[in-house]
Amino acid sequence: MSMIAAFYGGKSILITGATGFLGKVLIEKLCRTSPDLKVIYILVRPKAGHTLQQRVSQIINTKLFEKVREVCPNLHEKIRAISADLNQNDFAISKEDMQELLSCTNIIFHCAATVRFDDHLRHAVQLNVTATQQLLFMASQMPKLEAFIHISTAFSNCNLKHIDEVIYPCSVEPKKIIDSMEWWDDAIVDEIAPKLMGDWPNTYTYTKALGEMVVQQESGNLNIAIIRPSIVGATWQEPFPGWVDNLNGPNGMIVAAGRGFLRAIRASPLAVADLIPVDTVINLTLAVGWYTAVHRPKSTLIYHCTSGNLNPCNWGKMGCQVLSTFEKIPFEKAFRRPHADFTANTITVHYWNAVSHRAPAMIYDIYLWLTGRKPRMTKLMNRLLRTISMLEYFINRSWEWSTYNTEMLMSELSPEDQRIFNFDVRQLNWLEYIENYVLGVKKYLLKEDMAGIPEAKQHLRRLRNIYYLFNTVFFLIAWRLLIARSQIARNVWFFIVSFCYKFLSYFRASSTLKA
Ligand SMILES: CCCCCCCCCCCCCCCCCCCC(=O)SCCNC(=O)CCNC(=O)[C@H](O)C(C)(C)COP(=O)(O)OP(=O)(O)OC[C@H]1O[C@@H](n2cnc3c(N)ncnc32)[C@H](O)[C@@H]1OP(=O)(O)O
Ligand SMILES: NC(=O)C1=CN([C@@H]2O[C@H](COP(=O)(O)OP(=O)(O)OC[C@H]3O[C@@H](n4cnc5c(N)ncnc54)[C@H](OP(=O)(O)O)[C@@H]3O)[C@@H](O)[C@H]2O)C=CC1
Repeated sequence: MSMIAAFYGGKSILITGATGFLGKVLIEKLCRTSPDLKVIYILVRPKAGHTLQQRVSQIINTKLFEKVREVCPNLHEKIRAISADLNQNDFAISKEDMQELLSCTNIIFHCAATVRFDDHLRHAVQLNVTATQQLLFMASQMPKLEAFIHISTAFSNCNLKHIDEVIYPCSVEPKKIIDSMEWWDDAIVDEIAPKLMGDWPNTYTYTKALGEMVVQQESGNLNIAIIRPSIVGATWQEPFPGWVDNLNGPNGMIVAAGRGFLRAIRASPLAVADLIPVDTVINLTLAVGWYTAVHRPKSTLIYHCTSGNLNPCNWGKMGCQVLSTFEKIPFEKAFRRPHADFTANTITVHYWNAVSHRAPAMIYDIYLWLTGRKPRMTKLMNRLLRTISMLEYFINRSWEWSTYNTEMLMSELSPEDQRIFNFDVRQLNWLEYIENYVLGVKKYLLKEDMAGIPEAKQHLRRLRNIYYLFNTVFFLIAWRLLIARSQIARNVWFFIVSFCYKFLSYFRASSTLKA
């Protein structure tokens, strides 16, 4: 019998960020392994045109929940959506709902966050810091609460190279920042943001670091743990390999590379690609929830959910495997044939951006314009290059994360729990994982049918022929213009022609002699 699965039986669990990437996998695994849990409260913000129930149905009627619908036919009843906006005071939760949450909740998983790198500091502070503070305040009023699990990121201290499972202080106290946000106007926030952020590369990582400080400072008597995943990727094993549903992190890059938009990137091929499958993160999260509630460690434990020090893979290896998977299972409607150049050289990057990215986009836009359609490729390319410029920080550096607590927890689990809640990333076969990842992007994110593969291959062959034809025509025109304008080019041309002529004459003469 799994101790972890049994622990969640009969429990009332509160999840924030349940409609997000990690949240969905968390609900799925919880309901599949502990179908006898009492209820999962999910804080969902209302979205225009969708009732809360519609938002829940949209999630649990997807393929991700196929298996769990069999194990837990009354899934709808287990999930209770509560209207809440984490940007509002008291999360804009009704009095009755708040009463129920305060009196019933046993475990909290706090996943909600803004993960955008370019969010305005005010908004990032509101969601990643102030909302965490408010949730902790709510937690402190819950008599039945056994554990509060906060999901942070391994990059909350990305300004350091070696990161231990401890909280590193930021120079300005989060409480001061929260207070100041109330009276600073946007112009002041914009001016002060770079000074506050120091060597953090974006508002996301900075506010996640502040969020951790808040957790430490406001923990009171609560049983708290923090989980720090690195770059979260598609599922490795459960409920099936390759599931992914958004364009964040590597996903958007895989789409852009597979469709032939992205053909070169500023990346260090030898830098560690610290990816971690989403099901691994969720298995660790559930194990941490159990351990924190049952063993009640004296201090807040931090768990690194990373792959680099246990089973490293680098960006070069990952890029090659992504590319070789495209050969077997290409994406449909490619703009150009997939290709990948990794370079750390700035001049080469500018060259590739001009030749491989912007120029083809402009040529295609001219073609669209000539055929009476609206040019759109240059705009798309600019957006892609902007996105890449934000990710570059993470693909040109390596970090070392210690994983003592995570390894300690692994050794605390029974063999059955180690199997059911497996977070041992040493067992991951990268080549197989990446192939399934690319396949998952095609099937679950782009919703492409596998039956379309022959047509996609045919399309790539056409693109290759267009490429050869274009290059030949381009070369001939360039050469013709050069000959017309330059004596040196003419001399080179006559030299090549006479050399070829002499070479051919020699062969003809020698073959006549042999005969
Ligand atoms: C050369 C060949 C390469 C071969 C491939 C090999 C793979 C290498 C992969 C390398 C990737 C490295 C990734 C490192 C990531 C480190 C992450 C740190 C981990 C974390 O803790 S946080 C989680 C990660 N968070 C994110 O990734 C968020 C990043 N996103 C943003 O900050 C914003 O979305 C962004 C990028 C600033 C864009 O903002 P904006 O321009 O305002 O656009 P929108 O978000 O409103 O979206 C508009 C439109 O664009 C689509 N979109 C969004 N993101 C992408 C994307 N990455 N790729 C493609 N398209 C994207 C979005 O869906 C919207 O489409 P519409 O049709 O709705 O308009
Ligand atoms: N994905 C990754 O690579 C990594 C993620 N993490 C961490 O994991 C956690 C989950 O990330 P992920 O699932 O990828 O993020 P997503 O962007 O997929 O999900 C974010 C969730 O937060 C919710 N949310 C955002 N704003 C509000 C609000 N005002 N009120 C209520 N809910 C809100 C979203 O709801 P809605 O559906 O309404 O938008 C959504 O459910 C985050 O804490 C993140 O920092 C850490 C490392 C890497």
